[in-house]
Amino acid sequence: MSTMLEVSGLSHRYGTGAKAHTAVNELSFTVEAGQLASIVGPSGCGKSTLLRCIAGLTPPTEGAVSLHGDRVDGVPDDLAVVFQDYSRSLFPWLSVQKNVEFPLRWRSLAKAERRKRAAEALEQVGLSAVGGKYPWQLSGGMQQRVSIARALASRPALLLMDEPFASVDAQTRFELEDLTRRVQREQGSTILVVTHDIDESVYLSDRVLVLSKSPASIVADLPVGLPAERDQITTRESAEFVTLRGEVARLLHGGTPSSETAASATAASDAAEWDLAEHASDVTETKTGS
Ligand SMILES: Nc1ncnc2c1ncn2[C@@H]1O[C@H](COP(=O)(O)OP(=O)(O)OP(=O)(O)O)[C@@H](O)[C@H]1O
Repeated sequence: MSTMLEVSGLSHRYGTGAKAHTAVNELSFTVEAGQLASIVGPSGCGKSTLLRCIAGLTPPTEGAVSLHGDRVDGVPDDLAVVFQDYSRSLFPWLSVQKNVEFPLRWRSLAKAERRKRAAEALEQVGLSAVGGKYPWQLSGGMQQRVSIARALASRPALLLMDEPFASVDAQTRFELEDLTRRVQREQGSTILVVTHDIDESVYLSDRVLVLSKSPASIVADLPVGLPAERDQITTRESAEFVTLRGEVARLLHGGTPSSETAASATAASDAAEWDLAEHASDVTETKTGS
């Protein structure tokens, strides 16, 4: 397994002098290729600031971000972001298909290839039938699927998602969580999701990074040893899910990692690594057709 994202000693301060506000404080972590990691933290702790630094939208005050070994000092070509507010990130005057194709205009791709990639991405999110419609003709959940398709069309090395399902109803949220997990498994995507929803962080991820209150620092890095195949009802009822969500909740309320979780985390980490190795070989086999 190779490292896709490396965040080292990252700090970000807004303003200077006496009015300076430290939003992120000396964060260091890595995300391996093919992993789905989530970052959970209290409101206002600095999650969006961290994501903006990773995306190259905001230069960190200190520290560095590297994507597959290359230092990030602007928005990398092979990075895509899905934001919470789909209604502001889609162009209402462009069809769904054109919205998905839009970022590919800056790639040296022939028009036919752009169309093909957009069609493939729409198929991945189950929206092949609505390419000719406009975003405002779709439900909120469908619009967020379009945003995800647009991110996938550029085949990003890293997909960042900032509270991606916070603006949809609970049922749609579940569907989009399952869609994200399916895309990760089928495409071998590396995904980093920021959320304030404890259950979502555990259900979605291979690993949960818990942040402290402002300024954000890492309180715990918990491997999620749940089976790769998850189900919104049975997984959420399982003893392991209930234990992990309790642990994340406790940490968010200022607790320290329990020794029990630390011990089970080691076993879960081994299981997760095994699962990821399995994904990687599945994806390689799919790609090579063997
Ligand atoms: N452009 C800015 N200038 C000054 N302070 C800012 C700026 N953006 C964010 N902050 C401050 O930095 C801190 C972290 O903000 P950030 O939006 O990163 O937190 P967050 O964890 O994403 O919040 P939420 O969960 O509420 O979305 C907050 O105190 C916020 O007020």
